[in-house]
Amino acid sequence: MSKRVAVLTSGGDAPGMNACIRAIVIACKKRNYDLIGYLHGYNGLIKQESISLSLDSTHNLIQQGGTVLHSARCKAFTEEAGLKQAAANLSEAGVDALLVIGGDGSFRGATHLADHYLGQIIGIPGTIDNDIAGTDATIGYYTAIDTAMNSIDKVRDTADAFERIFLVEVMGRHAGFLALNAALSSAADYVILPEFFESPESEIKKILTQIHAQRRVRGSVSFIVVVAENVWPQGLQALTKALNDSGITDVRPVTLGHVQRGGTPVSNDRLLATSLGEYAVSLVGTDTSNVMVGEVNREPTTVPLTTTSDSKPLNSAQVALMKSIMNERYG
Ligand SMILES: Nc1ncnc2c1ncn2[C@@H]1O[C@H](COP(=O)(O)OP(=O)(O)O)[C@@H](O)[C@H]1O
Ligand SMILES: O=P(O)(O)OC[C@H]1O[C@](O)(COP(=O)(O)O)[C@@H](O)[C@@H]1O
Repeated sequence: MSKRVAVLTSGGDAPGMNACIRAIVIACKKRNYDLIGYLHGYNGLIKQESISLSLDSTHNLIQQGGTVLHSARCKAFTEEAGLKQAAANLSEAGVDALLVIGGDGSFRGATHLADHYLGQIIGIPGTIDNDIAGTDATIGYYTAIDTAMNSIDKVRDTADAFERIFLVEVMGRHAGFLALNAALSSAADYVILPEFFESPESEIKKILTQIHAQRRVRGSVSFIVVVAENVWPQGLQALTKALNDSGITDVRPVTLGHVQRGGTPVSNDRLLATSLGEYAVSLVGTDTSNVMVGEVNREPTTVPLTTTSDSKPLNSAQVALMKSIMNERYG
C-alpha cells in the first residue's frame, strides 16, 4: 500500500545528512511512497514549511555537507502546544511515517511527539559528537574526526616551528569521542576528555609531568594538548592561564569550532548515511515505531528512541592506547 513519508533534519547539522536524504528519496521512490521534506528542523513541522523531494533533488547530493532541508534548534517544540501543533499538522498532511535525522535532543523531542502523533516515528542518528547510544557511529562523526585531525596537523606545523605548546579545543558537547579520535589520529601529546576529567589541579599536574619528561628526553619540542569542549572550567583561556601560572609560557589556544561541522562527508559517513536511510524506509509500514536505526558491528539495528540518551562509553581499546602513547607516555 502506498505511504506518505516525511523527513527532517534537526539539531546540529552533520556531514552526511544530505547523503541520508538522498538514500531516503531513492528508497521511497522505489516503493512508490510520497516523500516530503520539512524545513528547519521541528520549526518546519510547526509552521508547515515543507518541500517535495523528487529524484531530481538527489543529483550531486551525496557529497554535499550541511543539509538541504536546513536544520535548527526549536524551542516551541519543547512545549506542549508546539508538539500538539506539529502532530496536528502531520495528521492533516496525511503523513504515515516521520523520519528524524538528528541527535539525542531531537530523539527526546520525537519521543514526546509520539504522545500526540499516531503515525510511525523513526530516528536516524546524525551528529558529529557520536554521543548516541545504540549505534557504533553517527552520521557526520567520521568526517568531523578527519576535519579536526587535518586542522591539528596544520597547528602542528606552526607549533613545531616555534617549539610551542598549543591547546586545541575540539567539539563533542559532553562526550569525548571526537576529541579522543582527533588526538590519536593527529599524534597529539595529551588529551583532556570529559570521561576522565577529575579536577583542574590534577590535570595540570599530569600535563606538566608529560611536558617536563618530554623535554628531558627530546629537548625543546612542540606539545599539543587536545581539549574536549565544555570540560575545562571557564574554557581554554583559563587553561592557558593555569599553564602560564605553572611556569609554562608561550602557550597558544586554538578553538576549532564549527569548521568541524562542515565539509564534504568522508566515505564512512556516506556509507553509514546511505545504509541507515534505506533501512529506515524499509521499516515504513511495519509495526516498528519510536525507534532509532543504527549500526552495530556493521549490522543494522533498531533501539527504542527512549534509550538513545543512555550513556555511551568510549572504546576501551582506544582508551588504553590513548594512555599508553599520549597521557601516560612518559610515565
Ligand atoms: N525534551 C524535549 N522535548 C521536546 N523537544 C526537544 C526536547 N529536547 C530537544 N528537543 C528538540 O530537538 C531539537 C534538537 O535538540 P538538540 O539537543 O539541540 O540537538 P541534537 O538533536 O543534535 O542533540 C531542539 O531544538 C528541540 O526542538
Ligand atoms: O551550533 P551550536 O548551537 O553552537 O551548538 C554547538 C554544539 O553542536 C555540536 O556541534 C553538535 O551537537 P548536536 O549534534 O548534539 O546538536 C556540538 O559538538 C556543540 O557543542
